[in-house]
Amino acid sequence: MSALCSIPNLSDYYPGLAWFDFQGVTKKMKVLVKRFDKLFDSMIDQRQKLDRNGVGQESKDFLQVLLKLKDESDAKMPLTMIELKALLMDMIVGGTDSTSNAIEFAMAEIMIKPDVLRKLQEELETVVGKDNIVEESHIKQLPYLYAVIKEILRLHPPAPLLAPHCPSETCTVGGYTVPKGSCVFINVWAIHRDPSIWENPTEFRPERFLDNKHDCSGNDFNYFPFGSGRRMCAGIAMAERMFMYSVASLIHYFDWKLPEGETLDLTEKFGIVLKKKMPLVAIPTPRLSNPILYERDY
Ligand code: HEM
Repeated sequence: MSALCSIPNLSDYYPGLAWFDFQGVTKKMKVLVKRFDKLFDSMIDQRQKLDRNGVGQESKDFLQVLLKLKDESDAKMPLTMIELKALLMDMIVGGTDSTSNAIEFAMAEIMIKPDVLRKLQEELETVVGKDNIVEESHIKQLPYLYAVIKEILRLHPPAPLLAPHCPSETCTVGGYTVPKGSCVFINVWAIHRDPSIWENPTEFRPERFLDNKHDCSGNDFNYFPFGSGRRMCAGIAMAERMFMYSVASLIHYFDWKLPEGETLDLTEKFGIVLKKKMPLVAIPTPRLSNPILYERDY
């Protein structure tokens, strides 16, 4: 879905040709949307069945909350099934590729910096312990991991041009007139590597974030991997947690090495979502003291 979204589509540049759908983008998108719709229908059906049987009432998941909102909605605050499904689609499109690519870049950068890996494992051993699994509650106590995550989002922002924006009024930015209705891309990738802002900008150095001078709140126009303003990432709280939790778990549970004779290539492939050009292949070796810990369902 995100690959299709990022294809430069002739129909966008020449709307008169949209009817022909020369590249077949609209056709492919319609097929995908139908597949997702079916998937959502079955998820919603399953959830409603469980709710009717009173299963899982003690803790509410996101879908349960949305279904409740829909049932309670009225003319003033309507939430239709189509809007509910659109929210689920937003979460999938916005939240899957972005996070998984960030994790892949994080693992690749960490694997080529043994001192970073060692510091992360030391922090995790102190906070979590080698005979213990990573819990969400540990996340706030891992400042070095947080700095690593921020440095990954600086060097390899998963949405390097943010999302396309469109001014509702003509405005002037930095002396340039931006006409109403134009399509504006913000090159956050370049801002994050601007040598007038960052010392040795291409160097992976998590320490630069240890003083907490830069955060991801969107108020700092030198560093905003989640965008800024009212259309900034809607999933930032979840994204930060998921990203940190996943990297913490991978690093704490395993040592990592490359397959024999392989070298690590960090080349990026540009698109709406930034990806690694060559997928990372890495071999894990368990490192926790108790093998039983690997048999748990996570
Ligand atoms: C590392 C992970 C993530 C990064 C770096 C990221 C980054 C971004 C960026 C840059 C934007 C566009 C903001 C703008 O143009 O100003 C965005 C939008 C969005 N993101 Fe994320 N995102 C991540 C994960 C997630 C997750 C996990 C979710 C949901 C579960 C999510 C949901 C959304 C949604 C719904 C929007 C559209 C917001 C709107 O248009 O109002 N994102 N994200």
